[in-house]
Amino acid sequence: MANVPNITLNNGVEIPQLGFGTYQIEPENTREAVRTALEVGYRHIDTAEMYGNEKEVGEGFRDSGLAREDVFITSKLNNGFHAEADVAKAIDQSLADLQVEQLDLFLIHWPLPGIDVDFVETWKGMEQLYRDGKARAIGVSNFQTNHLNRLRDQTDITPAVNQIEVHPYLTQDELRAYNAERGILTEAWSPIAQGKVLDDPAIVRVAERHGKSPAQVTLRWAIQRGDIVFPKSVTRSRVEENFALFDFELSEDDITAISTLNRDERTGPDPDTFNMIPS
Ligand SMILES: NC(=O)C1=CN([C@@H]2O[C@H](COP(=O)(O)OP(=O)(O)OC[C@H]3O[C@@H](n4cnc5c(N)ncnc54)[C@H](OP(=O)(O)O)[C@@H]3O)[C@@H](O)[C@H]2O)C=CC1
Ligand SMILES: O=C1CO[C@H](CO)[C@@H](O)[C@@H]1O
Repeated sequence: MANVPNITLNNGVEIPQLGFGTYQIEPENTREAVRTALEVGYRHIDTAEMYGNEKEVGEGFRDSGLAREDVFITSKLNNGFHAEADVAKAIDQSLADLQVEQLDLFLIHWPLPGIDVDFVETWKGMEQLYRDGKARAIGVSNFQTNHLNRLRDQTDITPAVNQIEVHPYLTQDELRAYNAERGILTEAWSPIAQGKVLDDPAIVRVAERHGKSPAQVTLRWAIQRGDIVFPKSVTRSRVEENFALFDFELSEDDITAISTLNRDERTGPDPDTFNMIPS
């Protein structure tokens, strides 16, 4: 099976372009799901404190017997921990739960522009944990251009990635272009829109032409656009299917056919108005 390519982040760290997502995997199923993904060949796991399964992600990783340096692990700062002094405590807890000494990538999960802690302050906490070696790279998630501009103007380190919702119904062309201009890699969350795009006739047509599944051509579309993806599945056959993306190529016409499905439709919250802090 063809290898997953690495992409180089703006600080020189390499990240596999395809990973495994863990949102909505119940803690009791996570250990096995992660072990399965690593068995299939994934070497990149995306988790978050918010998902409540970091401990089990760590267990699945240890079950695999793989060396720490062979698996790229991302986690995210939960919404209740934006105060600068809380950021270090939050990553320490994630490291303890995952039972690793360092994360490969740590992200601010949401900008929360309406709360009383400014995300610029939060980012300064992120810069400090990076300098302290707790993460090999730091980035953001769900940041819009206006949020990124404030970080650019008021802080030192450019985020390595911006993890945002991207799929054929939300192609995010402007924000992706802005990220690219600044050397920020786009990570596409919910890359198959949690399954919503898979019956789309245009996607089914491209899939039939290539003898691939709708999920495979949708993920391949994201890969050829240069984004990082980490589809989630607890179904082994789908975990395998979603990994088999590197033995075929979409044409420019296929890419255009999928891109034109955009209707700016989110499956998740709007980052400009989402300000939820867990109780
Ligand atoms: N930063 C952020 O705010 C966010 C980050 N994320 C990250 O992105 C990851 C991926 O996004 P997610 O929201 O999970 O959604 P996805 O777009 O990855 O879709 C997951 C859903 O699609 C199903 N599925 C997976 N593969 C296939 C397939 N080949 N054919 C048919 N159905 C399939 C899964 O079912 P089943 O499991 O039953 O097989 C599941 O219901 C998350 O797990 C998380 O790591 C997600 C949301 C927000
Ligand atoms: O990562 C996440 C999973 O999806 C949720 C709902 O869309 C988000 O709130 C969260 O950021």
